Amino acid sequence: MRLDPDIAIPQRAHDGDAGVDLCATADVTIEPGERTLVGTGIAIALPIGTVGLIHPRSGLAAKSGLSVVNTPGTIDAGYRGEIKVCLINHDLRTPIVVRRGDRIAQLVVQKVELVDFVEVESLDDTTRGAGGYGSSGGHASLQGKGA
Ligand SMILES: O=c1ccn([C@H]2C[C@H](O)[C@@H](COP(=O)(O)OP(=O)(O)OP(=O)(O)O)O2)c(=O)[nH]1
Ligand SMILES: [Mg+2]
Repeated sequence: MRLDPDIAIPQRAHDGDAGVDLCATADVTIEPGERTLVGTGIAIALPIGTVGLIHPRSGLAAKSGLSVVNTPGTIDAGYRGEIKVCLINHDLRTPIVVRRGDRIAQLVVQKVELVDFVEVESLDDTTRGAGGYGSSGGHASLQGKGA
């Protein structure tokens, strides 16, 4: 549903693209390191068993440092409000100017398992076990940090 009639309906740039682009409904300037919540003027009803994920656009990320704070944002199947995007300017020096109508992020819809969790006394053994957070080694560029 378009909550803002002048905003473009989310579209894929090319057949087969995973994401449909979402546009900003307002002009905003994001200072270096700052974040701002921007409306897209779009509300959707996803089928149960799917989720909408809000991803940054790689071109904007590479060119200007624009990203999404909570990437990927989660749009629940039952959500009927306006999709909003929490943008962040990762550039250290230059503000980012977003204009109403600019394509700021992309929505990817995926299937999800709606698992019911059951409490148990113990878990089965695996080769990984409880090792995580770098336990397998191979970190890039951690000079002097004891990696
Ligand atoms: O980038 C996003 C992320 C979320 N939402 C909306 C849709 C989603 O279904 C709802 C809740 O999102 P989430 O569960 O991530 O946020 P929360 O902080 O846990 O809020 P809640 O308590 O409402 O679940 O907010 C957006 O519009 N954009
Ligand atoms: Mg939540």
